[in-house]
Amino acid sequence: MPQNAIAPIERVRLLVFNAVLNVLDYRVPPGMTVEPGTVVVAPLGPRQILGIVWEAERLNGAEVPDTKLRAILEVLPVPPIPAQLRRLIEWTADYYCASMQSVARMALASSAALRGGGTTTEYRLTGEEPARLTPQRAAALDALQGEQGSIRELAELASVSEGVLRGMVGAGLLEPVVVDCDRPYPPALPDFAEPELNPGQREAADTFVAAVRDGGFAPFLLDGVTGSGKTETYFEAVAEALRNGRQVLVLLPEIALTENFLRRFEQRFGVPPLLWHSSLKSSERRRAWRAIVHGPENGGAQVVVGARSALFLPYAKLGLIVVDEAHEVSFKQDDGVRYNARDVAVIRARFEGVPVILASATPALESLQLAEAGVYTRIELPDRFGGAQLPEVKIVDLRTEAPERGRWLAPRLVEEMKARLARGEQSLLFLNRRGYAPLTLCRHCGHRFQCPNCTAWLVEHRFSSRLACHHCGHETPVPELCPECGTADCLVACGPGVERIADEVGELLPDARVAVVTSDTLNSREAVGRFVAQAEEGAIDVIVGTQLVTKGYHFPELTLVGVVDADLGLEGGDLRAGERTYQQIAQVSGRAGRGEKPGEVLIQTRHPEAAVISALASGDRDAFYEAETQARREAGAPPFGRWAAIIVSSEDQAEAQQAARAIGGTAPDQPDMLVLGPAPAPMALLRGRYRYRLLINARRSAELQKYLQGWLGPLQFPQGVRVAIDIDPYSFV
Ligand SMILES: Nc1ncnc2c1ncn2[C@@H]1O[C@H](COP(=O)(O)OP(=O)(O)OP(=O)(O)O)[C@@H](O)[C@H]1O
Ligand SMILES: [Zn+2]
Repeated sequence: MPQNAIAPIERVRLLVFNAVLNVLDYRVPPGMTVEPGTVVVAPLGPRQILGIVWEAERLNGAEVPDTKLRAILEVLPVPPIPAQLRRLIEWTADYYCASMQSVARMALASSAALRGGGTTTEYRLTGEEPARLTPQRAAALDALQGEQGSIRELAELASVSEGVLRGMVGAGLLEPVVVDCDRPYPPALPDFAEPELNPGQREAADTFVAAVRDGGFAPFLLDGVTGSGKTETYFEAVAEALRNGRQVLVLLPEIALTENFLRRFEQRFGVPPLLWHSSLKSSERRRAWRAIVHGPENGGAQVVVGARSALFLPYAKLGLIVVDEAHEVSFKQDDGVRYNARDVAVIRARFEGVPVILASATPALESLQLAEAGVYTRIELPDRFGGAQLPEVKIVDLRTEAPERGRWLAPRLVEEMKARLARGEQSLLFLNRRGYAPLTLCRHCGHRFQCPNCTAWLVEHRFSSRLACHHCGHETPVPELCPECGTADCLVACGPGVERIADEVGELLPDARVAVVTSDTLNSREAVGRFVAQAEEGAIDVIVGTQLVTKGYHFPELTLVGVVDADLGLEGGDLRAGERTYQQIAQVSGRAGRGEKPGEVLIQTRHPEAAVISALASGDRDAFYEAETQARREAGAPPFGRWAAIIVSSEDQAEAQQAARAIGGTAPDQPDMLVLGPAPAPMALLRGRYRYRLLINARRSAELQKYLQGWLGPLQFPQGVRVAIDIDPYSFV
């Protein structure tokens, strides 16, 4: 354009946050400067909406004529969303068939942070304790020890009304504190406590350190046996990133694992890392988000450890991504944007041009395959740290070594537990079932307690004397009378959950101190901290837990692991059942014998001949993975072929069924796609919605997303119908 031409209207295209609209054009008013990535507020009708300035050619949408353009109202005081993250948002939306705004929303995860820094008023206890208190004030005093937050946050924490707390401010029990939203975090020190690595760890660490120093995309699979010290090893890469003034993101599958991680991080680097997860208080979220976009210098965010939602944050200067326990299925999100954080982490590293380390003792078959193909560099740690040996694994065949009537633990397992108790060592029993019993029925009429909202039995929880649905949260007290036939004292618990196993341990080993570890009992960081401290002090003899105790923990006195029912995970038999069972049992076995004393694992099963079980017994992981790989190859399953699921649901059964049939009836014929279904989902009713599923099996080269868009894009459904696409699904229920 010639220099002297009249300046044209400066128009920009926004990705907007609105339920219906995705893309809108606006005018940039004189005096305002924007660039791609700038976060702005724009008018929409009488309202205001949030938007991100985007490269116009990358967003599809009808162009608004110049005369109709409205002006952007305001540029928000945050740095523009970097180009690499914009590319990641586009990639994720395309790949998972999600809307760009639903992905971008995960990047702008704190609306308060977008409004800038400044100060805010929080409250804390003054320490005053009057002799007479209302019960509510007394409860608040107990609950708020050591806490600080807004009135609303504290009210939630203490389960009292905001009015109660305002009254306490008036009475001088709570005092206001002015806090700076951008107060700096203390710096992590790369050389605070450098460990002495063994030669294997050293070699691995040197490789990571070089990759961090050189920069550039470099994906690693850190494949090390349980207790090999994977954490210590990748910490060296973290240290190098710190030295180079770069940020690090560490993804952990569960917040329950974080406590342990925080402690080790602090021992190594002198300060805790920044935490990011869904239950942060909004003030914490705001501070963390601002520190992340600010960058690592001057009290900004250096190392962020978080659940999968930390993946989309706008890091200013990312230098390394670590995904720990990378095989974990909880990295796959199953609602909203149905992404797999492990996979997206690798894509993010590629866009950012940084190394990424996937660490696991039991890598996903997909990851091993990529390592085999040379896409990932595989780094192995074949031995446990400090000369500890991997535990000896033995099979208990329940057909020949049956537990006593009405019990679940075989005599041999009980004997071994008794021996541990006598020696002051610990045992761990693993059963992946919360509660007391998975099914309750009436002895008199056979009535079974089912969830009214889901295709699921209600699970009895004795601790809370309730029947609960693990899918929708529906709960009812355990009734005295059968609701069907009215008989009293007629309910029977069928099958075991961890609470029932704990009862059995209590009967068989009356002197043992037993801890039940599930998401019901370890439901806060404090609870996790207490459990770990007790286990380490030797105040617990027997741990009975779900998959929550299978990984990450390191208790040197734990020398026996009992798998109560190894066959449980194989039921239902979805695509990954064998692999998942292998991983769970190998991980939980890995808790045994991590200290100086050798460990032993007893696996209770009715199918000792099953490939998974015999691989666990012989320790022949390679043979198991080879057989599994072969089976997947033959089935055209991932990673050799691709799957996608379509889940159709509605509160109206007929409507859901009709929509599913309409989808099934219009499936375009394509030689590299196989469409299965629709069929009622195994979980045919979930949270009050009737569900149907279709499954698409595609060749690896097929353009699956394009196919789905071409197919579903033109279809129209009634308001109440939801159609979700799940690319690379993990759940088939
Ligand atoms: N170089 C080292 N110096 C001192 N202690 C170490 C070293 N390497 C590992 N350890 C210790 O050995 C134990 C096992 O290490 P770590 O928990 O990192 O293993 P891991 O490979 O992550 O195991 P898992 O996969 O079972 O969780 C930890 O207590 C850790 O502190
Ligand atoms: Zn339910």
